Amino acid sequence: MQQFAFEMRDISIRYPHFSMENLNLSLPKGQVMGLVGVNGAGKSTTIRMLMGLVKADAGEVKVLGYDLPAQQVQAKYDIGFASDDMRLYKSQTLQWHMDFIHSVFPQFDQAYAKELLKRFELIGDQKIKGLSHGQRVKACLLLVLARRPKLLVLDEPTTGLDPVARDEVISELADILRDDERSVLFSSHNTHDIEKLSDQIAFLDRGKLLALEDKESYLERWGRFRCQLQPNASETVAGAVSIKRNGQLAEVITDQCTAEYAVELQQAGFKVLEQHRMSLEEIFVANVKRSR
Ligand SMILES: Nc1ncnc2c1ncn2[C@@H]1O[C@H](COP(=O)(O)OP(=O)(O)OP(=O)(O)O)[C@@H](O)[C@H]1O
Repeated sequence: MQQFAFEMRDISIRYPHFSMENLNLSLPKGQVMGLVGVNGAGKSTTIRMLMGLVKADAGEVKVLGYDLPAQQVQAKYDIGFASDDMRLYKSQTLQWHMDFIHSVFPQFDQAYAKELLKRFELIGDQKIKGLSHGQRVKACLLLVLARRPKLLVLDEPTTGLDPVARDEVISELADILRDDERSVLFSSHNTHDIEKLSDQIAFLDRGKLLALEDKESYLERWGRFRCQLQPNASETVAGAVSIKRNGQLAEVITDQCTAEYAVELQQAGFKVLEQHRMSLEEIFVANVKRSR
């Protein structure tokens, strides 16, 4: 049985001012992957290749067992794609869109769509032009989710939402995704959203994959230590991603945090005063700084 929702093998793509070389990225079925990266890191390019919208210069893309872009028509029946530039017919109602999508995708689940209407506090009879930006994002998500796609691809779905609307969308998604068996790829530069929703983290920077890992173990292996420098303190410590010195104090960030790491610091002349776990946002910044 095929175990991946998608597989990208040795992907290369070149634009005049951007290149991605030998990218390998795959998502086991049933998992939620958060794709993180700064502006221009290559997130949308990666997603466009997965959707068959852009062809890689080299490498292989398989989505739900189909070769992309050659078999994109078959693949798209089982892929739900939502991005912030998705267009709806402004003069039609949300219910019209639900009926239209049902006519194209017979598996569109009307009962589930009605449930989502309630959860997202939307009104089916309302015309799209009367919806706020946040309501439009929710409407797009509803239309995609009710198709019950095997793979859901969300490209920055919360862009442009105010913090309250974003929290509502993310909380709903967290519930919905937990309920279901579907595989999800979710891109964002908002690390809080990624931290909340993902099982796996994929970090892209300048077309390179800096990390691809289970979220929990990824968060666990990063740590920040506030230390007092001893007279014998060495210049460097094994496993340190960065060391910031300020007089007799130092802040050490590591991506190899284990129970023994504090002892290693101690032996290197760094007396540990405090140890902190890092948020994905802090890790994101430290990781990008290190790679540059
Ligand atoms: N069709 C294209 N022609 C030329 N360059 C392109 C094209 N598409 C993307 N690029 C370049 O590839 C790089 C990656 O763009 P991409 O949209 O994938 O980044 P992103 O991580 O999604 O960024 P953002 O967070 O800003 O949306 C950028 O430098 C962009 O200018």
